[in-house]
Amino acid sequence: MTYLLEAKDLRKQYADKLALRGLNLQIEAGEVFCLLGQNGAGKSTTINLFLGFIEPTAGAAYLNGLEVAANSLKIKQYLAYIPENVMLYPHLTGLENLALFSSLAGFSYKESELLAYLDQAGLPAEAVRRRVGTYSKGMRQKVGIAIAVAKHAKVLLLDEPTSGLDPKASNEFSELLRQLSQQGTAVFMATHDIFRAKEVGTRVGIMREGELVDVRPTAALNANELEQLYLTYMQ
Ligand SMILES: Nc1ncnc2c1ncn2[C@@H]1O[C@H](COP(=O)(O)OP(=O)(O)OP(=O)(O)O)[C@@H](O)[C@H]1O
Repeated sequence: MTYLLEAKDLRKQYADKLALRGLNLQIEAGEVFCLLGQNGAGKSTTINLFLGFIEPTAGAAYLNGLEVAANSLKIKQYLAYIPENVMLYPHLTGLENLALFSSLAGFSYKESELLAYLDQAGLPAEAVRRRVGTYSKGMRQKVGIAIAVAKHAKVLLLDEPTSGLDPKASNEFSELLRQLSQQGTAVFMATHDIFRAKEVGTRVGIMREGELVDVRPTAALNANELEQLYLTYMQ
């Protein structure tokens, strides 16, 4: 079986810091895997290895069966990345940003199709033709989701995507992730939000000092139990 995301004994040593200590993980289509862990636990390092932004010290990351380090350009067609602050061109409108990023991914859409993607992602119609420099953080996240959907990304990597969003925007974001996973996208999300992880995740992992110390299906725990489990590991 080809997993959409896989880590095999994945390690990352920075100069004097072992940030990731032999991660083993498989994620299938339709899964939403939420990674919890304190500041410095190694969550962003894991995401950056899956993105090919950094090279592993040992082991390998795979995306749709391709080793990331050896296929750093090819894997880009399969993935979309949503960091805490989605990087868009501030002088272009949301519509223009979507047109640009989807054309870079090899898709050429009619304006009506682009508008439909933005609408599906929940961007208010009044914002579509406004410069992105005037957008709220939540609006930029929505354009990020529209880009992910328009490029038919098989894998969505998210690094604390809901931090700083208001509860309504955060809720809408969770709903979009759920829809994407139902369509077969694999979602990997680093987050500090235990409640959100329980709500949107199918599995949750707890990382401590570069080690994945526990993985559970979220259906097996309620939010309080998950919080207790997390706190137990952080003691
Ligand atoms: N470029 C780097 N050079 C040296 N050390 C680094 C580098 N990047 C990260 N680290 C260290 O590696 C460890 C893991 O960092 P990482 O950013 O992966 O943690 P994180 O779980 O994402 O934290 P946060 O929740 O604060 O985003 C930390 O100790 C961090 O200081």
